[in-house]
Amino acid sequence: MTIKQKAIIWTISGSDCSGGAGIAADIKTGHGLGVEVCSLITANTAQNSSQLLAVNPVSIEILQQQYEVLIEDKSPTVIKIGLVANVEQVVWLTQAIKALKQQVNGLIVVYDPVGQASVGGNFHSLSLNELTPLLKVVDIVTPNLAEAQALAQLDDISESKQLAQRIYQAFAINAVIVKGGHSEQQGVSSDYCYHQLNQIKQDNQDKLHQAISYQLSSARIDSHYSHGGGCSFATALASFLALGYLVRDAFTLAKAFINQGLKASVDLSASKQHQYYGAFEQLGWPHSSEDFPQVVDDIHRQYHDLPAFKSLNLNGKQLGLYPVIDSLAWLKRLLPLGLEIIQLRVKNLPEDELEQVIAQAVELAKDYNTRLFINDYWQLAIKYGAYGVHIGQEDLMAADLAQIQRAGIRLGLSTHGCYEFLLAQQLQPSYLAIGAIFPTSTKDMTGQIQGLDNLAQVLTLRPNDKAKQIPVVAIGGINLARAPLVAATGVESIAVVTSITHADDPEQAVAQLQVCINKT
Ligand SMILES: Cc1ncc(COP(=O)(O)OP(=O)(O)O)c(N)n1
Ligand SMILES: Cc1ncsc1CCOP(=O)(O)O
Ligand SMILES: [Mg+2]
Repeated sequence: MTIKQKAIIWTISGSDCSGGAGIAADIKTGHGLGVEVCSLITANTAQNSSQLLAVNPVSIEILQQQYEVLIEDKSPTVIKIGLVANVEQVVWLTQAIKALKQQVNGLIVVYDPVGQASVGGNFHSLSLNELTPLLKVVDIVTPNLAEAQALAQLDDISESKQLAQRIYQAFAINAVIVKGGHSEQQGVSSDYCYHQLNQIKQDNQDKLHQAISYQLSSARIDSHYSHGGGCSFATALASFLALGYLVRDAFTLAKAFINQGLKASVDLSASKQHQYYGAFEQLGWPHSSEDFPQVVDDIHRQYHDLPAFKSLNLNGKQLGLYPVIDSLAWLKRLLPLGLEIIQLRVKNLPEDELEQVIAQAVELAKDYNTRLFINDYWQLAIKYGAYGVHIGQEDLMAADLAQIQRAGIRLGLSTHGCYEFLLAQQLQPSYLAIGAIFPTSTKDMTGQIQGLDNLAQVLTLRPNDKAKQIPVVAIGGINLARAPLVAATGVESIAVVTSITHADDPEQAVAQLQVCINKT
């Protein structure tokens, strides 16, 4: 087996002699997720299942030594901070992070503000005032409910959303994730993320500032083997960020990682006495769809009782090649080629012309067995009785999915990563698209390139029962050379624009791409 160059994370945290939490958890988590973990130890704690006996902070001199040797040759992509033992450490750490941010482009700092031990006792006696300088230089915090109440100074509030927003306002932290493991909600563990997005769009160079929130919910899993679960969550988040995932996807994967570990220990846990506190079970990358949470989102709340959209009725056939074209001329050229599906994706046409084009396209497709999807224009797709409509994430909130469903036309949804895939899957569309798999010149997909590994991973988020799986289409930068690699992931269809429209011989390109995707 060959080992690839790994992303490096630093964990700055305490050692737990009982092996469940702190540095021990962080190294196991990072290792299992494929990142290299360097550790700067802040304190040597003496603890076991029933007590936290002592927290022995290391000196600033020792912290500085660890920092200096590591910065020389193991510069971090992401830093995870756990136990900070005293004011001197807060001051040192705040300076160190400021310096590192000057040195390391794009450095992300995740802070898990561990305060109290689950077995009782405090890890430090720092006041919020004393912690504030550190809070102001980190990018993501991951408090549990009690820690969030302390950071927000709202002891009587138990609503994660309110707490997260207050923490964001007080410290301008880019993302606040309030973990729900200790929440009072019956049988449910619900985690909430408030995220301030600061994106630069390639096309207009404008900075986009937007506050968004993500909520994930799972059935509560009770286990004696949860020691270090909080540390492991924050380190899993840091690891997924270091691997290049967006906050929403790193959050989703970290939650699945925790569910997977807790679930694995439930049977063993049943045989344990009340006070036993075992190390959280570290099982690496979360693979089973059953460990992934449900996405709780306005769109899901709005449509939770909407029936599934009509199926593509493939009757055992493969969806195969999915050309995405922008004119009637292309449609006329491709319809006779016996394709299962084609999309009309027209941008920037005046309204009256657009309506004409869609009406004619639907009419043309009637003479063939090809499923014609209209991109974006769902009202016109309904009006002219198209086979289906394809809707992107940006247009999802504005589209009336209930009306599309009542009209009996099919729905295809775009997704970019596991969070959006889970959300879209909950809406039970006729197919799910995932992209961009590779860089593409057709559309600005900055920060949304999925790669083959992510495509393969997202395919595992479907139910195990094949009969219940919604077909998936891969899109973005797929050409003849890459198509076999995409097909090897088991995806049902590949959607392409330029590989056909810029081909010297488009009919031949269609035939060759069809062979690639239908071979599997
Ligand atoms: C099959 C397929 N997948 C994804 C897309 C992208 O749709 P969307 O996100 O709506 O972006 P635009 O195509 O409107 O730019 C697609 N069209 N088809
Ligand atoms: C519309 C769209 N959505 C995601 S990638 C993409 C463009 C696909 O075009 P191409 O096949 O030329 O890369
Ligand atoms: Mg669209």
